[in-house]
Amino acid sequence: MKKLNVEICDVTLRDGEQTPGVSFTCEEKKSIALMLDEIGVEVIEAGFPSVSENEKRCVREIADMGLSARTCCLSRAVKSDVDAAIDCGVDLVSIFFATSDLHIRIKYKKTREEMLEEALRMVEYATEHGIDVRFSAEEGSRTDISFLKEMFERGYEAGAKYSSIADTVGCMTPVEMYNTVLDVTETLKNPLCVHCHDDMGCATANTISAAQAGAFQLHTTINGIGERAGNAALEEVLVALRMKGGIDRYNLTPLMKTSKMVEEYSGIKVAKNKAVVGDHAFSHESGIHIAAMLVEPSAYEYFPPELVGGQRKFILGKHTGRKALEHVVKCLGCSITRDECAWVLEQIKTKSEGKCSITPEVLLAILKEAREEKH
Ligand SMILES: CC(=O)SCCNC(=O)CCNC(=O)[C@H](O)C(C)(C)COP(=O)(O)OP(=O)(O)OC[C@H]1O[C@@H](n2cnc3c(N)ncnc32)[C@H](O)[C@@H]1OP(=O)(O)O
Ligand SMILES: O=C(O)CCC(=O)C(=O)O
Repeated sequence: MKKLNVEICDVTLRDGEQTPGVSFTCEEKKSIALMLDEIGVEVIEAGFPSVSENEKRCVREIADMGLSARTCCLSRAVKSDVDAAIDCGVDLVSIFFATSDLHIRIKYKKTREEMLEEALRMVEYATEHGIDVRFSAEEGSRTDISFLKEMFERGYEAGAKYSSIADTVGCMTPVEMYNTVLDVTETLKNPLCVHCHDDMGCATANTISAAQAGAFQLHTTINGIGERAGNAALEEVLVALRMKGGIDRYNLTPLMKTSKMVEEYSGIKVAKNKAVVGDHAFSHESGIHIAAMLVEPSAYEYFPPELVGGQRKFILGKHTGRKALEHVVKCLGCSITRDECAWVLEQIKTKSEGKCSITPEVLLAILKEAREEKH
């Protein structure tokens, strides 16, 4: 396995907060920042200071928390935004402008060359003020690649420490992302960042493909929250880096707790079947699976729940088999005979088909009935 050379910039506090309806209090942002620091992400994007005075104050407070992670904030290519970032005392500012022809035509009253010149002046201005710059192409994935290369070359000359491609509308597939990163990094003189959205459900795959092709800074959000369908999920990217990228330096144990915290603060429910942190990520009902897992859990789990602070659960239902039932009954401190087992299984399946959940109480009632009826 080739060990990947990457760092994480988590953008939960900025792009994550752009999820419609979401607004974190400063205390909530700081609690999330502490969890991100415990996990060991290298960069925390604390916010977008120009959004409001309160946002600016909070970015400054996060920059002053003495975290191990470096702090970052977002800035348009305008002096007032860059000044706000400088005032906040962050380590890194992401100076962005939208580079696709579509966005330039509809958003700016300038040509792309004029926008580039203006943005480069902001890169120089920030650099002169001692702040590291990530020079970012919003809409990078829908941009003429020769213009991207020119932008990044000139950004580097102006002092940018990183170049960044945003797949703003999540229009890429993993193969397209891989090829784009290979192409761009061929001539790039500073590290490349990727910021992937999930409009086609490819954000995590695109992020990992980008890393495999040579991207260095990977953008993530906890639970994959963010604009529209969200961003690449931190928990998914970190597990993929551990399992496929040879990277074991992140502390994955707080992931489940962090996910729950962000679920509560954002009000955005995590789907039960969400990878890594969903309620069902380590839940099993199928009899054939549980029978095998009782011998060896890795038969049906690629990574163990403890890795991410989760717990394995065996659920009873329509798909239960004898071995699973015997195991669950034993865990409840009871026993069951072969004959009882057949009858209880039949009851469980019938009840499940009637959409009844087989909770421990329901199971105990069935067991009692089995004994009374001497099945
Ligand atoms: C892809 C991304 O996620 S980018 C980040 C998106 N995040 C947000 O928009 C959330 C925060 N936004 C806000 O709070 C507000 O939109 C603000 C404070 C940033 C700006 O508010 P307003 O001044 O009222 O401007 P408004 O939102 O109506 O329009 C955006 C303006 O920024 C300009 N702009 C947008 N991006 C850039 C950029 N990267 N560089 C320079 N100017 C930009 C637009 O051209 C437009 O300018 P105009 O008013 O001269 O036409
Ligand atoms: O690259 C950045 O720093 C911001 C861009 C962004 O959020 C996006 O395009 O979705």
